[in-house]
Amino acid sequence: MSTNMEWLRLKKLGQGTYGTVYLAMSTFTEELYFAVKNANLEDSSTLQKEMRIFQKFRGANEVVKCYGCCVSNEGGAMKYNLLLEYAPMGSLLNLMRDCGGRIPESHVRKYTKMLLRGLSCIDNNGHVHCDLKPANILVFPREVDGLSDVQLKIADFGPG
Ligand SMILES: Nc1ncnc2c1ncn2[C@@H]1O[C@H](COP(=O)(O)OP(=O)(O)OP(=O)(O)O)[C@@H](O)[C@H]1O
Repeated sequence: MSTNMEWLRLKKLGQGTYGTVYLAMSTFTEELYFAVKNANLEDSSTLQKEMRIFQKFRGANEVVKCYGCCVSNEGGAMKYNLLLEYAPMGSLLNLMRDCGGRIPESHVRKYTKMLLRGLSCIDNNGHVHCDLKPANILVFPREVDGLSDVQLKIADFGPG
């Protein structure tokens, strides 16, 4: 699958083993911001595999959304781009650090349920996440009954 969309890279969010992640702004989708995992096309087999895995979990609320992929020409260098839902609150690791490693028990219960739902969806689709850790669980803001809350989503499906 490939997606043709106009987008602008804004800043680097981080560096993984298989690609560099950037914040990007879309002029095409209703989601204004998204994350782009970018690698040289010739070194992108892991990202391409990750894209195929993400497709299996479309619609799952506890897995980071993938909007598609595209190839771009950056000054003559062909790049593969995996387009992902942007997590403005970072990862669960950030959240744990922010509260000094002491997440209230009621939150732990809620987060555990979310992660188990995500893992169940992954399992039901015949896949195993081989690198589940706080840094690979992204945090999204949401509202529940008018109160601010968070939604955890599982990310990073390469190369397992
Ligand atoms: N959708 C996203 N929204 C916001 N930040 C993201 C998103 N995806 C990845 N990042 C951030 O980008 C950085 C690199 O992520 P990536 O998943 O490529 O690698 P990693 O998990 O850090 O390392 P590795 O893939 O080597 O295990 C991390 O800091 C991660 O939190």
